[in-house]
Amino acid sequence: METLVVDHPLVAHKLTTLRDVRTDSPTFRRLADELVTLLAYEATRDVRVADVSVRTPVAEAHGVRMARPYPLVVPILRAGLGMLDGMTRLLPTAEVGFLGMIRNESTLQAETYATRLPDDLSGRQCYVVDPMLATGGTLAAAVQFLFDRGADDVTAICLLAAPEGLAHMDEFFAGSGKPIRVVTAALDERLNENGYIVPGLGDAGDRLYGVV
Ligand SMILES: O=P(O)(O)OC[C@H]1O[C@H](OP(=O)(O)OP(=O)(O)O)[C@H](O)[C@@H]1O
Ligand SMILES: O=c1cc[nH]c(=O)[nH]1
Ligand SMILES: [Mg+2]
Repeated sequence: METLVVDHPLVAHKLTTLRDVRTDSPTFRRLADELVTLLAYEATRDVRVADVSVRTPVAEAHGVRMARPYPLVVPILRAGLGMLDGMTRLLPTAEVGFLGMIRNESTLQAETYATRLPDDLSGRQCYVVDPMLATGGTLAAAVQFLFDRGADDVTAICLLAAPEGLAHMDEFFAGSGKPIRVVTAALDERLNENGYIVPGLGDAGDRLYGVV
């Protein structure tokens, strides 16, 4: 598995405000949206394009357009929804699939309550968006859903990742032979005894949408 920590002062600046406990929900939502666009710029470096020519007012110009089949963006509900608009703004032709998953706060196991994905993902590049990669249980299950439907190229964009989560992903997909990339704004120190990322930003879903 390939991991990219995007090292950029604007990313670090926005992430610092996002972490701040005093940041309110409207500001948190705006920053998550801005951050995903910056991360997606790096995460889509290998997005597939096809050669095309266009006529400028002056001459013929050779360029590229997004290749079909267009990428699939998959937000993991709930918190991943906070990253969807930023992705589709950058990839307007992308299709969107949905996975509803919640981590059981006692066992830390991911449970799936909704799936709405195309049946056949062969040949599709998939971008999973979820702000938090903590134990990695949720992301591993999400990526497995995509592989089971034929996806062969998956990139996850997370605002924060924990070393334990990256290690779990490495172990879970060892020998799968399929490329997986994780792009994140920061690799934090560790998980605490409740499975929360330290220093982290708290519960991303609650900070985006409120405590339920
Ligand atoms: O790496 P893991 O240990 O599996 O934890 C990460 C998951 O936890 C959070 O979702 P949560 O379960 O809180 O659901 P929510 O988005 O509805 O708040 C987060 O958005 C990830 O999906
Ligand atoms: O720190 C964490 C860990 C899991 N889910 C969150 O929202 N935050
Ligand atoms: Mg949550």
